Amino acid sequence: MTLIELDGITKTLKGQQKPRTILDGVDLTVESGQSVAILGRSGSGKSTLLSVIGLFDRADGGRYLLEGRDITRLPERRAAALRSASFGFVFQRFFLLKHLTAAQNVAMALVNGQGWLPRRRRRAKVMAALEQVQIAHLAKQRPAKLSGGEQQRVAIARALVRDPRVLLADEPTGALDTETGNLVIDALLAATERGCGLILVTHDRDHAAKMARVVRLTDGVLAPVLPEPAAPTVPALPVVHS
Ligand SMILES: Nc1ncnc2c1ncn2[C@@H]1O[C@H](COP(=O)(O)OP(=O)(O)OP(=O)(O)O)[C@@H](O)[C@H]1O
Repeated sequence: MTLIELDGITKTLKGQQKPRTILDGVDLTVESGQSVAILGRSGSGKSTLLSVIGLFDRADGGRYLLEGRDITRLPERRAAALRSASFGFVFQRFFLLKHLTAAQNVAMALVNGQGWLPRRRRRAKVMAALEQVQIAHLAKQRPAKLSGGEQQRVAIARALVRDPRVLLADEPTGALDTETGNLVIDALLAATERGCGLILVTHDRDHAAKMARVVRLTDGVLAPVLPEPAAPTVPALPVVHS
């Protein structure tokens, strides 16, 4: 099923100086369970594009379909409801509340998005989300006791707990070392196995290469990045029998 379809999306930022077109006709399709990496130099507009997809910001032109529904000009209140129902967000900074445990941080997403669920149901959802990212055993820990990678996995569990259709991850490994970053990428990819779409903004080519598709944002448009050609294989020497 097609989750996201962007068709000629444009966005011009009107700063203090002259207006600057950041998105200049972006086309992008994301299927359910598909992962897409977005590369691009700093300032190319990757975060702006993610904000448009996640309905934090609106495009000036083009067409945006979410699960086949045209949401290009959805009124703000309905966009806000759709944002919390359909998207999970993961950022470079974890934004965990330090006085709450891991489980309580994850539960906050349920309270904000869906009102109060019955306590037992809420607890089951929180534990399932923590299990998805393999940190259920850390449910009662506060962020200060967790490593950076564990804190980011709490943030991913918080994004997953409402069963989003699409995960939007903006440089989620930016503050982590390579090994920890790999664990976080694996946790994000695991969500796609359950049908969630994943859009990852990253500067890390190795992480990008783990996604099903890689695109690059250049001059306001997306273009596919082709996989690196495989190294030429050395032909085997003929076996000479004496
Ligand atoms: N609210 C805003 N008003 C004016 N200019 C903005 C605003 N938000 C972003 N910009 C500018 O728009 C451009 C694109 O920013 P954006 O953050 O989308 O790029 P990016 O590719 O995500 O960069 P990075 O890789 O450094 O995070 C930048 O030049 C930025 O300074």
